[in-house]
Amino acid sequence: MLISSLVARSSLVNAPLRLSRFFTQARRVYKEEEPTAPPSPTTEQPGQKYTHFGSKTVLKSTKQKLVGDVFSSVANRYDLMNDVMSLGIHRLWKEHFINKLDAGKRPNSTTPLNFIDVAGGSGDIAFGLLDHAESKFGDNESTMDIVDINADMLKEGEKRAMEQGKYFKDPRVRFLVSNGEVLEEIESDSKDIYTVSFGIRNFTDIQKGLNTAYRVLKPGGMFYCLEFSKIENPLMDLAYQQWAKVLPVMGSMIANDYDSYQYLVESIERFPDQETFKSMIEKAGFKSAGYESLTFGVCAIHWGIKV
Ligand SMILES: COc1cc(O)cc(C/C=C(\C)CC/C=C(\C)CC/C=C(\C)CC/C=C(\C)CC/C=C(\C)CCC=C(C)C)c1O
Ligand SMILES: C[S@@+](CC[C@H](N)C(=O)[O-])C[C@H]1O[C@@H](n2cnc3c(N)ncnc32)[C@H](O)[C@@H]1O
Repeated sequence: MLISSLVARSSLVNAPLRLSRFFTQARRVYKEEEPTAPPSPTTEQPGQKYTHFGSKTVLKSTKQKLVGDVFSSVANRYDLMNDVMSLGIHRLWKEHFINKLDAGKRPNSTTPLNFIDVAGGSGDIAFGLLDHAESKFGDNESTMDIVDINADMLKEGEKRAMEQGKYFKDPRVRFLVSNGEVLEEIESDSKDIYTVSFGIRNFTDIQKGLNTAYRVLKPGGMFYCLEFSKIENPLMDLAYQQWAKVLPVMGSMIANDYDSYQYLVESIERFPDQETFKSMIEKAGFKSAGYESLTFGVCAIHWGIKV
């Protein structure tokens, strides 16, 4: 009922143009199915020339630019679109992620923590982690590196810090434009907590990103990832698939950007399932890897420890 009424409502606005564009786009995407299936994150070999960009096969060397264009395009409507697409549920996922990690310098400790939030863009997770550390443990000393490959997304994060009057030009908080697959500015064995939220799915080489996460963490450091995953229940998956069809139409109507949200849906489809991603985390060297599925598996929290 909810989804059909949503679709009905969406067709009330500029119906002829919008919907014909929707079906044209749908045909275009499927018509342009690539001749050969792009490698999956677990089958990709070093030196492989091609990779996937959503459901398309592209030269590996072009994916970073294509992803960069997507996030430069969505940056200024990022928060609004997240609330619309998930009906606000993304906030619950992030709150649960932060509470489950429960990180912060404990009152009886003299050593602040070093956090890094990779693909941190809007600052959602980074600011939430610092707020949690302060409100629960009175920790106002731990440091945070917010790293993102896209300067436009980081600008949204800095804008939020300035507007909220917290963490802007704060010596504890750095905003760094850097590639999460390399993190060349980040010393090895230097971070206590590495988080990545709805970001690693967009990396050109996910395994390389996991290996880099392992490198920058101290022994005993925690890897925590919030990412879309696989819905286990077939009925729920069916309902999700209907909902997912509406997302690019929302992107077109609200952000005038159909393609970026078509990429979002396709990139979710392409991302490994819970067990496969857990095995990739273990392949990077992490121990005690595990996961928790959220909202029937729409997304999942994965973790691992560097011992
Ligand atoms: C280009 O890449 C992106 C662009 C962007 O602007 C944002 C992101 C990151 C995206 C998010 C943080 C949230 C995106 C939201 C979705 C993909 C939709 C998630 C879907 C749901 C929460 C509902 C799923 C529906 C079902 C499982 C069917 C069962 C019904 C329910 C669970 C009841 C609730 C129903 C609804 C909420 C419809 C980005 O990467
Ligand atoms: C959907 S946003 C997630 C933002 C934030 N973490 C959140 O949870 O809302 C995905 C982010 O990943 C960033 N990203 C994509 N590829 C990246 C890479 N290779 N290195 C660092 N950031 C990357 C994008 O620029 C974008 O800001």
